[in-house]
Amino acid sequence: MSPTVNAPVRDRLRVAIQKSGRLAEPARALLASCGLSWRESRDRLFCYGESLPIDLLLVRDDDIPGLIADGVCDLGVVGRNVLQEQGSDRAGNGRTLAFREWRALGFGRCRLDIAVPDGWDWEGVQQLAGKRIATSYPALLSRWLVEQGVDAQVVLLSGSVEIAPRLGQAEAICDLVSSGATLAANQLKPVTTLLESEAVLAGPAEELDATRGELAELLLRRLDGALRIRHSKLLLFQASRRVLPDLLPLLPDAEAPTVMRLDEGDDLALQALCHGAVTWQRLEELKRAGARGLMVLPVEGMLA
Ligand SMILES: Nc1ncnc2c1ncn2[C@@H]1O[C@H](COP(=O)(O)OP(=O)(O)OP(=O)(O)O)[C@@H](O)[C@H]1O
Ligand SMILES: O=P(O)(O)OC[C@H]1O[C@H](OP(=O)(O)OP(=O)(O)O)[C@H](O)[C@@H]1O
Ligand SMILES: [Mg+2]
Repeated sequence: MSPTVNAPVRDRLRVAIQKSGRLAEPARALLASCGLSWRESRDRLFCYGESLPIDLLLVRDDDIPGLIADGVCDLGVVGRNVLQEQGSDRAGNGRTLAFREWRALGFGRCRLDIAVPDGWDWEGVQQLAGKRIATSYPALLSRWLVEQGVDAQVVLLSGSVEIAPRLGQAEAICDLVSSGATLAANQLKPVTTLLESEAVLAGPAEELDATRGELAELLLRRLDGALRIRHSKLLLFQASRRVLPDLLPLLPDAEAPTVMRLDEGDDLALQALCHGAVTWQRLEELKRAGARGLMVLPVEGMLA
């Protein structure tokens, strides 16, 4: 990492998140679930950490990798698409990779796809040779074209990329796709994927200094716990020992259950941490297989 020249040494950790947009609320909610709370500045650009010395900087998502590279902030929540685009761009310009993905966060999922007009009979990437491809991700697209051995022209647009073929600016596009509704509305179809994206926690490629490193470690431990239990439920039930072979296959997403003997007989009390959805249907199947007194509890926290 190349710290800003003459930047004062900070003993608080600074995390950049999107000020407004798709990742803003989920990023804040995830950090809050790690026990962080803040006092917001009047201009709503900075949040001072109250429960821990971990502050938030509220910015445009495109600025986050650069802020980490410059040492203005330590960590950031940003789409993998943005992080990798800026990483590829820096690599292409011979600059060091000052930031990297620390954790995948499981929200803001989308793909960076090539899409072509509905009318095309798609036969493979060679069909893009000699064509113009509109995108806001020139570095990722250029790198991919080289990897594929396809010679095509990259047309840089900062937004509304899907409309480019209709305006005659390009024959194909390379843009983010989630539901596919925007492509469909523009008579385009996705044909291949360059990148599977989601929100990630980005950090410097090199280690932080001791104080901020310890804070980052603490945050990561809490984050890992929060991510692990996000969709988890604790399942409590009773069953006779002899039906366990029928019950356990119904809990493939559960960690090894804790088993307690209820009396001298065969009756057991079990608790299992399930990482998948515990639906009514699943509870009914467990009941049919011999489980009794089924109870599903939310998991508020977990520290491995
Ligand atoms: N349709 C989508 N579905 C899911 N995630 C998406 C979708 N479109 C974008 N994303 C993800 O959300 C991130 C932020 O998207 P958003 O549209 O809020 O960005 P933006 O307009 O560039 O915001 P900013 O004003 O901060 O620059 C994207 O970089 C991407 O990782
Ligand atoms: O596959 P879909 O579910 O239709 O989502 C894809 C669209 O979502 C994003 O745009 P967004 O809605 O954020 O608008 P913007 O590009 O103008 O910010 C992206 O740039 C695509 O245009
Ligand atoms: Mg942006």
